[in-house]
Amino acid sequence: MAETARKILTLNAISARGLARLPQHYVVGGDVAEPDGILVRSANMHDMDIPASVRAIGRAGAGTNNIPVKKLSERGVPVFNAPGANANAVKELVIAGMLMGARNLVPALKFVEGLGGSDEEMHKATEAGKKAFAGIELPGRTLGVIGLGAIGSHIAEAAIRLGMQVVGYDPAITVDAAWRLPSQVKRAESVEDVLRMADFVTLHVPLLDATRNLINAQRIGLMRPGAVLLNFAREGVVDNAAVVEALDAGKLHAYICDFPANALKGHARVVALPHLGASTEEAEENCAVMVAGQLADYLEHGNILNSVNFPNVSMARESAFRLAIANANVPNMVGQISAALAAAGLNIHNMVNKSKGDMAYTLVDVDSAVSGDLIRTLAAIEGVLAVRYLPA
Ligand SMILES: NC(=O)c1ccc[n+]([C@@H]2O[C@H](COP(=O)([O-])OP(=O)(O)OC[C@H]3O[C@@H](n4cnc5c(N)ncnc54)[C@H](O)[C@@H]3O)[C@@H](O)[C@H]2O)c1
Ligand SMILES: O=C(O)[C@H](O)COP(=O)(O)O
Repeated sequence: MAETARKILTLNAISARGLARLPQHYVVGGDVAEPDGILVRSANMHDMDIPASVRAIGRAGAGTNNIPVKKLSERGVPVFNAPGANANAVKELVIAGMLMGARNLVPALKFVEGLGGSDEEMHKATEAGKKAFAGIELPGRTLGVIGLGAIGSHIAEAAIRLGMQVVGYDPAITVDAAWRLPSQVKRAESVEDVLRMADFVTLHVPLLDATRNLINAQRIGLMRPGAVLLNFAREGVVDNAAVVEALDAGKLHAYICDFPANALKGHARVVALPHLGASTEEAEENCAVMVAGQLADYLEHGNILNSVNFPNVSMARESAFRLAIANANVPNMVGQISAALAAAGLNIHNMVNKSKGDMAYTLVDVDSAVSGDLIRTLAAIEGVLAVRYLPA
């Protein structure tokens, strides 16, 4: 049987090693029409007219707030991401950020850049001026980590190795992340507890309704005088105006982030980097390799791994005839699907059904070919969102 030349639209530059994970006969590019799948990094898809041909989205990264996940769920389209694949890159930038804040590195550099005159005059001015940039050391200081997922848990571990005390808060920590945490990490009961206890606070939560403006004026008011706030999560998690006010009032010592904004521009104690957290060769490759593999496995075999809106579902191929059905998580879906297959005279070879929140997903291998009529019958069942026939 000829291989299906599936089409993948890329909305950002995706690492070549990742793209190499797609089957060779796939057509991949930034101007592909009627794509079967989309690969994206941070491009904003909320206002995009996502073609009806799209069966899956792959986010080569962690955060999916740039993707209309709810709308895609209603169409039965899974959104994949790459959990943990860029965690080390972000961890390293956060450590760099803590050091920038602790040692006043950016203001110190700006001071030197502003000097003129002869070398002798410059040496004199640097010796006289350096005391303004004297800093603090990390051992013994307390780092507060809000969000102990892939990134937060790695940072907690690195900070312990640097001799820091670590206090963390995450109301929904996963078992994997909990296993990664050193026993020295103290568990806080709330965001407020972390803020009260920490000299450095770093944020590693997704941008959700519940985390928008998580760090606002009232919460900054609870922080230790002279604390350093680090935000390598998302811009919307922090109220920039409140941060600037706290910096000006001497409440916060520094704000270090990778989300530049006009409100922060030019402030002496803000370091606003480009959105660089995941921009390393290694992280870009890891993310692209992971998500391209997941996308291809879904398009070819219907298997789901690391989707933010669908359950993990995987079934070995034992028959050439497979149906993949996305459906609402409501009673009697499996019963209706099985009844339709039986009415069409098809024997079920293997079947798996799993759910996650409002979504459910069914993979069915049958012993003989599936007709177009049966696919239409299945698609017409109330609650069925998408049906794909995937002959091997
Ligand atoms: N700056 C960058 O380049 C960059 C790179 C990667 C990720 N990110 C951002 O960082 C976020 C976290 O990434 P990750 O890989 O660690 O994701 P993750 O899913 O592994 O971890 C997120 C953690 O946040 C926790 N959480 C959710 N709401 C919370 C709340 N209100 N209080 C405390 N904890 C809460 C979750 O339970 C989860 O454990 C991403 O969603 C993304 O927005 C930014
Ligand atoms: O959520 C993420 O993974 C980061 O924000 C990285 O975004 P990027 O892929 O645009 O670097």
